Amino acid sequence: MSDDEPDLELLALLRQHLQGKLTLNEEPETGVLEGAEYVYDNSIDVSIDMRSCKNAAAAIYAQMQQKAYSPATWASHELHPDRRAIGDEGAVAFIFVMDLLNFSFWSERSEAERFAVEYRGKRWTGYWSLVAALQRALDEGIPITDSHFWQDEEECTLDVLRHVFRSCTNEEMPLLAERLACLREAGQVLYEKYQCHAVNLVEAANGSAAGLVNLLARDFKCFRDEHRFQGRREPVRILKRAQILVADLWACFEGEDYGEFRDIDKITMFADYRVPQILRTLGCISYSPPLETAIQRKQNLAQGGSWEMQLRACSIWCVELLRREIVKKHPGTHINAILLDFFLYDTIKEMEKAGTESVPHHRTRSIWY
Ligand SMILES: Nc1nc2c(c(CN[C@H]3C=C[C@H](O)[C@@H]3O)cn2[C@@H]2O[C@H](COP(=O)(O)O)[C@@H](O)[C@H]2O)c(=O)[nH]1
Repeated sequence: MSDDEPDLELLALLRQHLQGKLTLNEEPETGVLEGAEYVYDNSIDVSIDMRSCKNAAAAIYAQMQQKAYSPATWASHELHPDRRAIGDEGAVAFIFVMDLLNFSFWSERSEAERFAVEYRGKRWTGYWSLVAALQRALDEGIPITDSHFWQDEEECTLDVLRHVFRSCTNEEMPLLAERLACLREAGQVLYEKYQCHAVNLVEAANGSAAGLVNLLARDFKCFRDEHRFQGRREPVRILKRAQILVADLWACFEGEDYGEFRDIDKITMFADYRVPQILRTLGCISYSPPLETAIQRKQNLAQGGSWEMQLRACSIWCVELLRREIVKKHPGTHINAILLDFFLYDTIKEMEKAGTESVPHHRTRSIWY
């Protein structure tokens, strides 16, 4: 084509753009909500009760207002890193390794015998055992947030990791070998693509939360929490740890600096084993009799199986419906799926502490949550 001939293809693209049919710099989407709705529409073992959701939304909103729930609530937890103390890069590195390993703390043992970490004079279990062990390692001069360390097969051995996550009971931290594999893989990817530092990964997302979730899922197998569901051609994306990593950055930095994301509201609830439990407790979701029985009997649900996928995806969709109900009643609220999720998680943990849990959480041993 000579210089003075018009580029018809480009003209067609520009015309589409001017007609609003084409946005040239497509904003990224994670596809999580779309997949969650698809699973919900095809679920027979998990259902959502709209009346309970409306009632729960009102009660949750009132309590979140009363507790002044905000991103700042995150830093108020005594074990979470304070970016003013360890610096912005240090906080990003801490959150990256924390959410790289943020999975599967539940135990079959009694409260007294379950895996627990002693730190700052307290006994920490569940998610908090992870955070406590990471803080303790840093206090002991173990560079647990440094990707060079994760790759060093002499220094970072399974025995060293066993020491980092040592328990004050006889039960070892679950999936220790899998956690080491996650560290090795993440160290390798950060070395190959992000000059060994997680801050470069965050900056590569150019301020997009969905973009950062997609980078994590694309570059790190151990963040690629997506699974087949029935006959659907493309896998259903849950991306729980990728999304909670973005949410923890946003909360820790209170929406600024490394926590500034223009599309943070695209992040959904994090499909773990705790929020489905509180949603079931509130009557927002309910199970088919066989699934209800399996959960009540604390039977293991197969990872990636239909029951587990329905549970995780319908919980995501249920929290989205709660969020829409709250936004409808209170336009302009700052409440998004992240703050709703944090509140729901903290609520079920308060119930656990008070011994008032009325239904068990489901049991799936998995590196995804
Ligand atoms: N959906 C959702 N899942 C969450 C969290 C958190 C902690 N987030 C902190 C940050 C802000 C909040 O205010 C929390 O203080 C951990 N988990 C997941 O739960 C499981 C651990 O359970 P348990 O063994 O009982 O501690 C495990 O899969 C873990 O990945 C959350 O917030 N949302």
